[in-house]
Amino acid sequence: MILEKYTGPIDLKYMTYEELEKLAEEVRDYILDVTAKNGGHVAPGLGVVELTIALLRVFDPPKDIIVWDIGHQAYPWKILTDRKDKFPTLRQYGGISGFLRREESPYDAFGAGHSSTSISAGLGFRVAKDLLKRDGYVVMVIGDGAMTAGMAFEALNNAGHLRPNKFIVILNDNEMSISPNVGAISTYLSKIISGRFVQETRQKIKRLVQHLGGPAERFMKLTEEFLKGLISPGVIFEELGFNYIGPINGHDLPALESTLKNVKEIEGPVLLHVYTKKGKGYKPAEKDPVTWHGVAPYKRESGEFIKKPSPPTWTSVFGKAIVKMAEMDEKVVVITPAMKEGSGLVEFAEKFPNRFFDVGIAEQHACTFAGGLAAEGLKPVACYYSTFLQRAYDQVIHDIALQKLHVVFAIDRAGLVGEDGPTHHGVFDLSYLRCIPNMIVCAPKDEQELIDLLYTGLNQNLPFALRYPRGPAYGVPTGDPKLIPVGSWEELLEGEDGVILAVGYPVYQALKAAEELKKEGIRLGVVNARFVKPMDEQMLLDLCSRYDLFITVEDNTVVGGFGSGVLEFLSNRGILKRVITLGIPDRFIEHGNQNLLRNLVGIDAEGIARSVRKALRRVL
Ligand SMILES: Cc1ncc(C[n+]2csc(CCOP(=O)(O)OP(=O)(O)O)c2C)c(N)n1
Ligand SMILES: CC(=O)[C@@H](O)[C@H](O)COP(=O)(O)O
Ligand SMILES: [Mg+2]
Repeated sequence: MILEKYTGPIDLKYMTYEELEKLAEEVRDYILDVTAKNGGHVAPGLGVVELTIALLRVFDPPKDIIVWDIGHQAYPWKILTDRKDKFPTLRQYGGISGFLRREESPYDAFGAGHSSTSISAGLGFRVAKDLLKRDGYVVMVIGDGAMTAGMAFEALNNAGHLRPNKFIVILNDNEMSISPNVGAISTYLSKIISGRFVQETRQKIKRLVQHLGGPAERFMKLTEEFLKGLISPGVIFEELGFNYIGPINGHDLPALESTLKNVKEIEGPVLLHVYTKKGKGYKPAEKDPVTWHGVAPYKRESGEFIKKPSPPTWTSVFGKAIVKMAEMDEKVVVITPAMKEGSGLVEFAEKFPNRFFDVGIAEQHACTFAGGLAAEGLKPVACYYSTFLQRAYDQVIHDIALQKLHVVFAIDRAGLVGEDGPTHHGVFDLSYLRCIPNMIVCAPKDEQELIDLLYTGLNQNLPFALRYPRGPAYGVPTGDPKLIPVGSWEELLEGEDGVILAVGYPVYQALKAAEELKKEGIRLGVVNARFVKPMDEQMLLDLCSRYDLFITVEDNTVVGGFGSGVLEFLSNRGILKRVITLGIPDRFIEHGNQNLLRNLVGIDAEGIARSVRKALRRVL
């Protein structure tokens, strides 16, 4: 065993290729052993084991900067740099992150989790190194999916203009985003890999020469071979000012290594196109890289998933509901920025291929595209993860809300998502959406209300944001959709000592807390404050006549969130009440089990009860 021998960074430089091949196998084994227990991103890392080894042999990090895009493929990097021993703690509370973090290791040059940031960050490193007269290369590894985002092209555009030396972008092309990659650029890259690009271009030249005829044909015939030689498969990158090299096989270690060594000597920015297989070395992942992109714990030998009985997820309830809504209303169309599976849209895409748009990792475009669809009279449902909607903030304001366009934002993964951690927690949306004029912002307490709110959103005419969490819902029975009056709250329980105003996931937790506290003689009211904007002002005024203690609960930051909205309302009317705002504190929350994190920040039943006892000075 080669891995076993090492405690710190592994010195790969003096190993033979035979040893390196053995090491690659061990790294794959180790990734599978750990992810089988912890879950995580499996297929992306398995695809870049040889690339990681080659980078570590040819470059000298941390002096040379290696920036991995997203970081979900960086497990081999973690193992082979300095986290081999900590790797079993992957994605667990207190353990190492599933993405890249500067505070975790000097080898993680730049933190990531969201896509397409590597070239911009790398260019920053390059310019800073040059100005500070520091030596070293800057290498960025970006996937073909991440390369579909505008941000990557903004960076290429800038780099092509600055033309830095010792600046190498490695395009790790496995023809997959999470789903099979989409879009014209992806088609172009596939043509390069398959050799079709050069063939087709040569055919075009041939046809042109034949078409010209006469002396022109004779002249062109003379230059035909010369022209063919000029065609670089990576012409798009060449035109952007990069030296294009490739495509090369990213699993052929000697070839990778010698190419990287040569590339080091090239003047100006380089784009090295490497093709790899997502899931390489593990049959189930090679066969189904979509499922194995990121997984829950599984049985290592068979690749079967370890399923615990639990209610359907919020995502799957949404997925079924959106199909139903589309059957009822032919104007309903759906947009996803590269999150078809995660957003529960597989069935919709199959049933309504002409009304389904996977636009690639392009959150900004997705939003404005939805705006155009709405302006012409369709009913777009723009499906985002809460954390990725952050990318499209200006578009939500400028393109949708300002123009009062009827776009429904279906915002999944709101609240604490769990093991993906701070890059992925969706804990800002209530704050950043609540402050936008014309927006309706709501969250369902359970799956039936999710269906009802979606239906309501589609049957009104303002921008409508509906957010719901990751993971299993509450398991309540579901039926036909009903309209819910916009801005209406629901009083679920009457009390005497105070009232809990809860939004979304915490509503049932508040009910549970109230039940617990009742046993201790504390009688609390509970309100389902499903609309964060507009709030049910009438009900709030009525509650003010009955209660002195208000406890707001949300799975959003307490800064500027629902609780702040309640405080603003009371303060603006000169109403003096005691208000305790529970939610995500003003700091980034680590990765870890979702329910553990909810408990730690105090938004589950136990946490709510704890805060109420404290407020009523009955700390047990
Ligand atoms: C801004 C943003 N949008 C969406 C995602 C979700 N996401 C994570 S990985 C991924 C696919 C990336 O594909 P690629 O870059 O080709 O990497 P691969 O997994 O194929 O190695 C997506 C869409 C994200 N992390 N960031
Ligand atoms: C890397 C990335 O951004 C996605 O793969 C994300 O981790 C998916 O999260 P879910 O597991 O919640 O779909
Ligand atoms: Mg890819």
